[in-house]
Amino acid sequence: MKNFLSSFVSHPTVPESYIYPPEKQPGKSIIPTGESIPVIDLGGGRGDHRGQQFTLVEQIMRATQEFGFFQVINHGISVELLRDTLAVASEFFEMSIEDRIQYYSDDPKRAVRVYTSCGMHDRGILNWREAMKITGHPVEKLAHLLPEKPNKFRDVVVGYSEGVMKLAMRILGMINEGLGLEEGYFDDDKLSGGEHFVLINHYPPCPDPSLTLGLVKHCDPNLITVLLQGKTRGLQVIKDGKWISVEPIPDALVVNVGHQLEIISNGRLKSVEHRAVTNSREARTTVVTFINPAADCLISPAPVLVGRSQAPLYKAFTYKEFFNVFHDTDGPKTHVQRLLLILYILAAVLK
Ligand SMILES: O=C(O)CCC(=O)C(=O)O
Ligand SMILES: [Fe+2]
Repeated sequence: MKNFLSSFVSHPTVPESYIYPPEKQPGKSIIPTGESIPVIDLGGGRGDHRGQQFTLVEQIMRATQEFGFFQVINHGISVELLRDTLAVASEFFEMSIEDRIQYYSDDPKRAVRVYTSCGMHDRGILNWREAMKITGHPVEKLAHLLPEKPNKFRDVVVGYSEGVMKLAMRILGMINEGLGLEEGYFDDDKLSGGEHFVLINHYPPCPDPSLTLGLVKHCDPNLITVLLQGKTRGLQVIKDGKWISVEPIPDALVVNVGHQLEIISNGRLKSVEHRAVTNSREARTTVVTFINPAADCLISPAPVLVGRSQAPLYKAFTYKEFFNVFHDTDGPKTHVQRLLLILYILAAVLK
């Protein structure tokens, strides 16, 4: 039987294969304090920032330009649905290995797939994480493939995904306005209607969180990401070269800019590096929705954002071309590596 991470979490020490080199280890002070990412009240209209009043569009633009991340409250998805989603997600990973193993697969093309430890490797070092990845859009069309246990899993995950899709489109609409793009830019089915991913990350308690990572430092390759985390801290984001913690806020959702949105905005919005750290007390479960363009969608800086005074930072390429290179290149993607990667794609495309 596959060696699920949770089958040895009662282990008193961290197995060698999960130990990051010292410079990559989160270390003893793994929960940094300090600056926090903006919290935007989507139900409230204007928000306050250092005594100044800003509209929702302005708040989202500031957050996506300065942090690449923000949290939303009063976002329209019911508290009950959020709590049910986290409950069924963590219950799945608490079930016996026999109940989970039927969904295990090494085939990344499987629409519903459970895997363990792997994911984003850093020189072969394993992540302290188990995951379920659901690939398809809308998730409703995959309902019959989703686990029947826990009881409400299918209905809850389908309902949650519908809610997240509406929310993501609302946020993209505001970004559209903030960037001054032509109306309905993100409504294009190719751009925002690709095969979305719902990723359930489960980080079991770790005997020594200072040595390991739940998820190594990375940027998201997609358009935009919406993340539901419970009460347990773990997500960290780079700001001005330092890690800051994304503090759990009850029933909030975390939103971040993916590479494609950064490219469309010609570098105005930032796709920012982030990672997940573990803790020794309790398991942490997150539900992450990646809004993806279709494979053959041509991505380029939006035409209205480039002109004489603003040269395009990126050339056009299809999402498939980007995604293939992104995943083929081993190791984590730093900002510099990412730019090199894009140049590499351009060289191939322009040949
Ligand atoms: O679980 C988390 O807090 C981070 C997840 C994440 O960054 C991802 O799945 O891409
Ligand atoms: Fe991520």
